[in-house]
Amino acid sequence: MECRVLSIQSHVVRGYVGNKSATFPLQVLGFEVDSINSVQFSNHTGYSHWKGQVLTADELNVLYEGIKLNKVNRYDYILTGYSRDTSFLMTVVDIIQELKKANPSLVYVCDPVMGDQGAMYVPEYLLPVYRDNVVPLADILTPNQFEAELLTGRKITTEEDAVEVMDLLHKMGPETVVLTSTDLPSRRGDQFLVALGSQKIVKPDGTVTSQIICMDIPKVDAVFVGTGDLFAALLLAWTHHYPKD
Ligand SMILES: Nc1ncnc2c1ncn2[C@@H]1O[C@H](COP(=O)(O)OP(=O)(O)O)[C@@H](O)[C@H]1O
Ligand SMILES: Cc1ncc(COP(=O)(O)O)c(CN)c1O
Repeated sequence: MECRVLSIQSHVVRGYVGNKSATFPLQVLGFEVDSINSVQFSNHTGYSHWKGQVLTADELNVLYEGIKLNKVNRYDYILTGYSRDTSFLMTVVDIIQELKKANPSLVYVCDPVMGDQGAMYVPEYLLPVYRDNVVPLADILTPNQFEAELLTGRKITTEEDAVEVMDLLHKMGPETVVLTSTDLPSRRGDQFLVALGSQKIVKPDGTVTSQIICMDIPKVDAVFVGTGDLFAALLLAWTHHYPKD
């Protein structure tokens, strides 16, 4: 059966971040992808120069209106990433709420793209919008360590801290939280990168518990941009194909 994703992320002319990282892998894995480009930039913002356009909230509404008028606004998943503007993000929130009403089993995968390695690369005023409006709607949340720390106001220096932070993030809304990369030391040595996941599980007796997994990922000696966007897209795909795993 067709499974349709609405992906609201950046587009770059050169390179692979945002929709350029997410769309093709999702298509290859069998999904129909409707993409809205939150920005169209020459390249990602880590380059010394970047130029381009930012989609406004009004422009987003116009695109969504067209989809609605044709009655093709039924989605199984929404995936969101890079955004630079408060009113744009608030419009995304309105769209998610409307689409969830239309399809109560819609799953919202939110990558709260704000920064990395201790620095924000979107305007700071987006943090409260993510914390108070966006994250509470998310079913699956994929922050990196820095983004998880920003959202909860808690530093992560040990695995116990990471579990507590994921619990705080669960309390904000999402049933599944994945810290896509952390600075925590791996048990397998310094050639590995640690990612952690936590999923709320309802036990047969009705009590709720968290299932925690820790992933040791072989480190490649390079810095990548767009891998967080790819990770979120692939997590969507594989949790869809293997919902109980
Ligand atoms: N240097 C690396 N070596 C191996 N895998 C990496 C590396 N950097 C990122 N990844 C992969 O990309 C995923 C996303 O991590 P990252 O790019 O740090 O997320 P974000 O962009 O959200 O900060 C990681 O879980 C890992 O699978
Ligand atoms: C335009 C744009 N989109 C998306 C991202 C996110 O990239 P990543 O997947 O590495 O978090 C960036 C990173 N600076 C970016 O500049």
